[in-house]
Amino acid sequence: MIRQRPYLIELFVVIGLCLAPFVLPYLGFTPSTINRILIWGLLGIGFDLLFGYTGLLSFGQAAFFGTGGMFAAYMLTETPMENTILALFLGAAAAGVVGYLVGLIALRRTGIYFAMITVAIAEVFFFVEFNPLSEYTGGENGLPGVPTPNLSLGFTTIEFDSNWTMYIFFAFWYFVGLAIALRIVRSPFGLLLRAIRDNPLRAEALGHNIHGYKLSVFVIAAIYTGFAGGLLGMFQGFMPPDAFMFATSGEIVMQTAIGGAGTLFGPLLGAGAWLFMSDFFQTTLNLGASWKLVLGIVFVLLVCFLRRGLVGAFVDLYHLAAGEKRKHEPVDETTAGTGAEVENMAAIANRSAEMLARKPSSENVGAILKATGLTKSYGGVVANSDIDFSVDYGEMRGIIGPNGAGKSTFFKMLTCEVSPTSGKIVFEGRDITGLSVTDVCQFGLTKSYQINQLFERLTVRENLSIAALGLLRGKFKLDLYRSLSGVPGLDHQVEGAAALVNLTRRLDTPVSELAYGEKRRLEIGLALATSPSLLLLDEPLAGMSPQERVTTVALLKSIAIGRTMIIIDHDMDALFELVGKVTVLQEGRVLVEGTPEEIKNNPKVQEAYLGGVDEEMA
Ligand SMILES: Nc1ncnc2c1ncn2[C@@H]1O[C@H](COP(=O)(O)OP(=O)(O)OP(=O)(O)O)[C@@H](O)[C@H]1O
Repeated sequence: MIRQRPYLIELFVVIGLCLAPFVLPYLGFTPSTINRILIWGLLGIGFDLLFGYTGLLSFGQAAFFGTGGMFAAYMLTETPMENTILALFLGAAAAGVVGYLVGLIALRRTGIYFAMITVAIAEVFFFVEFNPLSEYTGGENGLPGVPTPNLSLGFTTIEFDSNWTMYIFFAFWYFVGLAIALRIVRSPFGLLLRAIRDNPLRAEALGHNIHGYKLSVFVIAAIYTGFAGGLLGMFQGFMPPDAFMFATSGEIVMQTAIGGAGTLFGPLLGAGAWLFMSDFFQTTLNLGASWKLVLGIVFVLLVCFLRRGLVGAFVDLYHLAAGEKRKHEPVDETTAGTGAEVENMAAIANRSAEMLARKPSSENVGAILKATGLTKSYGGVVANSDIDFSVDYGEMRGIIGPNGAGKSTFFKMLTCEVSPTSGKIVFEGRDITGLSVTDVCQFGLTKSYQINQLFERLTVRENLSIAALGLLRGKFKLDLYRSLSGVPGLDHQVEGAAALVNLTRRLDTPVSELAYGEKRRLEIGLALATSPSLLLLDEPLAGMSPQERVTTVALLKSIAIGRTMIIIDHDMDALFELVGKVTVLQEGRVLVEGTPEEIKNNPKVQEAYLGGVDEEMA
């Protein structure tokens, strides 16, 4: 179970916010700068959820900052509404609606294309604010006369009309925003955001609707940004049109980079550094127009030398001061594969296999998977041609063939990673041809990859949790407020999968610190944690040392009990030891099928494929 000290961070933040007005002025921060830092810090929390946690770099946050700010300002200046808090929420909601619509378009693409679309859309908003909607937004003059924040208690109204009273108002909302964001990042939803950041394709293949999660976090970020826009209008007494400008979007990216992405606090620290330096260069050093040049140079230096931002630097300093070294749990690879270890492992795995199995169905007889006429062409290259293939419940099937025979493409079609050019795939009586890899995983068909597809920045436990959450929560769930430890059955599933692949001792180790053999086992563990009815293993022994192969073959044998599996591997000895039946592919077609003995002795097979390994097979 992932254990956290509840509310410790929140407590430190409250203390920090209470002390800030007494400490920061002595460091040269004006009250106005401190309030601006809080507004940017709040905006930055949403942006960090989007960029730092989900890996979606948006250069279009200005659209939501302006929308939220203008909407709240309009309500307060052009309508009878006097309730500033209600106006803030309405502005945030308007930004959320706009965020949803923009997200629908922008999230159709990834990477640099996503970033470019957000820039373009923000520019459209800028134009719309200045021209067609200038009657409502004030055009280049903005909206003047925005009241300072107030809180109506019925019998009296509290006015936050001075710098320090406004600080109380802003600090309260910053804290609320941070507390909500902390809950989000600790939730299953939050873990899936990090899964998408690290390896979106694997997250999708583990049964998660990653588009739904990306769209949700895009809207959440827009809501935070819109709320912060509303605060800006109240703080300045007018809503400036430059909230919509590209510079706003650029600054939040830079502030987050300076402070440290994926930390939630980074944008606040980044905003502090950025605004303090702006003030310092302009007013104290009187640099005139060249202040931006100096600020730019400082930004480049900070980003180059503090690659994890200010928060990362503070964490490193803390570890240095505490004299701590990272704990590397020694891995005794030499003992892996010894008889006793393998026996012990098999016993644990047998028990865990029972724990992880999907409910046995009364119809678990006959074919679990049937492919007919399966063909895949890439332009002129025919990777698979007219394959008829059937696997029964409880069967352990091997697939062999020389390099380029079409084995991996065949697996990709079965798991619906690629659509067949023609043919049909029926899994457990359901036609799955052309469905998504996510749906197929949800139905109980998944695979482990030839090249590891792990979530490298996360721990083994988090990796297995991502896989198990697809089974336990379905494709999509907006459980922003639930803690990971509150997901029924998660620990059971994760610990069961870890035991199956002998990684129990490594549950809290980051994947980046695992040995290669352990990563291969985790790759299989991810597939197992989804409790598949049919498990495909694409070269599970690839790249392993002889000793690791012995351990992994023993693992695969124990995993196979009560499961249906199809394995591709080039290690004939290991494969023939594991499976009951072998299908041989050649040039994208099925050449022959039979027991390992029949395949070994088949002259066509020997002639066509195994000439080079005859001796090995003899
Ligand atoms: N995305 C693609 N675009 C074009 N050709 C492809 C693509 N994927 C596979 N191929 C071609 O299809 C054929 C079968 O490739 P595939 O990777 O399925 O073979 P394989 O049996 O798994 O090989 P290996 O044992 O080396 O992994 C090869 O000629 C390959 O070049």
